[in-house]
Amino acid sequence: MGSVENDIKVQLKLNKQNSFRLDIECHLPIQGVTAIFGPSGSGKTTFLRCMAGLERPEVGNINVAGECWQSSELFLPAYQRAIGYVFQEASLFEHLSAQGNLQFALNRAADPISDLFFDEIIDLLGLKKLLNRYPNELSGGERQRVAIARALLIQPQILLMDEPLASLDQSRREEIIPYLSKLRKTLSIPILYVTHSIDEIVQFADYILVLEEGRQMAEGPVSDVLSRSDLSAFSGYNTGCLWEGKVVERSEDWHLAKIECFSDVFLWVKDTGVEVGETLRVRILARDVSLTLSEDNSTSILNKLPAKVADVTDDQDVGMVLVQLDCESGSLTARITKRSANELGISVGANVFAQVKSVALVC
Ligand SMILES: Nc1ncnc2c1ncn2[C@@H]1O[C@H](COP(=O)(O)OP(=O)(O)OP(=O)(O)O)[C@@H](O)[C@H]1O
Repeated sequence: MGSVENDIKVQLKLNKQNSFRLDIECHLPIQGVTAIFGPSGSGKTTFLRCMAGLERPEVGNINVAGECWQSSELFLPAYQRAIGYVFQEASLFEHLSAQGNLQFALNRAADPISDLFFDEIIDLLGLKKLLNRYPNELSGGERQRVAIARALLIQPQILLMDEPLASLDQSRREEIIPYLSKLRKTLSIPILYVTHSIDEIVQFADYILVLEEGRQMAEGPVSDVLSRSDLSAFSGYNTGCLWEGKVVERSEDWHLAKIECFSDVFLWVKDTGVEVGETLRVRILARDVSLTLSEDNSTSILNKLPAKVADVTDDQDVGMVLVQLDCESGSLTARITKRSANELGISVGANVFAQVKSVALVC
């Protein structure tokens, strides 16, 4: 019996007229949110367009959960690929209501959609009260929510999202992020999510593909890739790590929540209303971690974690060093001055306390 293939295998080589070259070979998971991350012009949209069959690379092999979409002998056109595509700007039909726009997707779905699935999508994206409105009566964030629902209702095998928050202002972005988080937790459809925002990655990506000038710089689980200080996007000022923890206590008086990140490693973070038992993600930037040799109880900093120095490396800034720390099962990085490292005698194997400001944690 053959093994079940449960990933997305992609190999692409493409040359554009302007000498831009995309050269990628990756294996992406068939579940969760994969962020396609990189600076402007790195090839993120081109990658998505190749996945969708909107570009035809010179070399292209795409295999989705064992199903071949593209090889040297085969090129499935866009309409035969089971994808939903959400663009930067919601491209809704202006002459149709939100309901009419969704009906368009229902007519295109390969299989009939149950009322239950339709209601689930409407509920997930909070669209019930908006169904009779026309696009010009919707805010940018609401239009984008209709566009996401429309893409989901065709029951795609993969949802492709090209910077869906880019055209929205900060408050509209914050309004839509909880809906995206809910999609990630509730639906089993894999999402390839183009972004150049580290915040968006922290908030809901599980896996990440990093592109630079058309080449793949890194690929892996978000928590691994975000802690790689050899990658320029996550080095220097942006060096940090991503931890996940379960809320074990909420202190309403102090507006703080206590999360357990590893066995017996707790952090106090801002209480965002997340219930006890639920999971939170926190990004701890190296610049927000300071070191002491003994536990300092005379400081305003709430989080003081015992740790052992695993490595000390130079930072891009000649006056700074990066101190890699082992904290039980987790690792943490502190970015401190060379002078402090020297005065404290920081060296591999030293026992220290890492002080993390609770306000520095991005949930
Ligand atoms: N239609 C086109 N014809 C020729 N070159 C193009 C075309 N579209 C994009 N390019 C070039 O291909 C390269 C990759 O563009 P792409 O849009 O994929 O990058 P991106 O990472 O998505 O950028 P951004 O974050 O700015 O959207 C760029 O050098 C761009 O100028």
